[in-house]
Amino acid sequence: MITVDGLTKTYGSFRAVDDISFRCEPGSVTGFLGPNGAGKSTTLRMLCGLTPPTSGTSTIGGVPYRDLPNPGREVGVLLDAAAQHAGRSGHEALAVSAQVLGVDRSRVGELLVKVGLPPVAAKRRVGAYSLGMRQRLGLANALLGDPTVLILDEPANGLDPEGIHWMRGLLREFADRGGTVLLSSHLLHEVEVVADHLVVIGGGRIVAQGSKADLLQVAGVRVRATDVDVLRTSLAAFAVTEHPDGSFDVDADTEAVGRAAYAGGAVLTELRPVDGNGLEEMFLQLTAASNREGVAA
Ligand SMILES: Nc1ncnc2c1ncn2[C@@H]1O[C@H](COP(=O)(O)OP(=O)(O)OP(=O)(O)O)[C@@H](O)[C@H]1O
Repeated sequence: MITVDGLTKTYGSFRAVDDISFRCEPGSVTGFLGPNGAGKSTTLRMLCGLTPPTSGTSTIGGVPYRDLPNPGREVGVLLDAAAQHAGRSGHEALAVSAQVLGVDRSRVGELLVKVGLPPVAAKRRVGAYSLGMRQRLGLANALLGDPTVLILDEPANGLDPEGIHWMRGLLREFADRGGTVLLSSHLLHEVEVVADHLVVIGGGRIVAQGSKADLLQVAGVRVRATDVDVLRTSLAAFAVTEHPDGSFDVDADTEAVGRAAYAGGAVLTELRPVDGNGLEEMFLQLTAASNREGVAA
């Protein structure tokens, strides 16, 4: 479990993170979404004790990160895949981490294979790795201490589509075994597939949060018929919004609308759930205002 309560970070008069609160539950993946500069990395850095908050608190399993006796055993962190020792091989880098964490070295080879860095790749110097390979090594590093919590900042950066698919599977499996995952992204589609919960941040403030199902809730039914008047009469019992193109949005499910149209003798040419706003539209709408404020500031 991750808890964030009233976390705030100011740089001079600039509020990079402004009074944000959310929770990440065991057994779930939380997507932390926001446009560039929204405050995601700053929040994750505060969570991991790397940036002191101006105010507010955050805990992992009820304990502030800095007070965890052996943090790597409880929480796997990947904040910047590029920041790895370029001179060591992937295997050496992970072996050093294993030693620091007090983890059996046998896990090193095992994990390298698990993240898609088999021996040939693991023997190469990290300096020669692509960003995608560094992300894979960073994930292995995060998983090394067999933690119950993962905090990952833009882990899909640099991964190819196969790599992104693989990573989603890995995070899903981790959460399905009871783990807690918090991952940030500025790309909606990256987290939309894997996340159970979403926290959307814009201009340092949370602009939306909740279960993905709630945030994607369908907004009714779009219906159209050959005769607008017959359709209007058929739908008299429902709350209806009429559009100039002759279509209607109805606050009901498709079956109820289909039955009412049938009973009223309307010949339907269209009957479908309204797209909700689509997470993408929601994301754009919710962050646009904060972006504009940011530009104006
Ligand atoms: N040390 C710092 N000093 C001053 N401003 C900072 C500092 N660190 C971050 N900021 C500012 O805080 C804001 C939030 O930055 P942050 O890196 O948290 O955003 P982000 O959501 O992670 O963005 P991105 O997706 O681009 O990484 C930005 O405007 C950034 O310029």
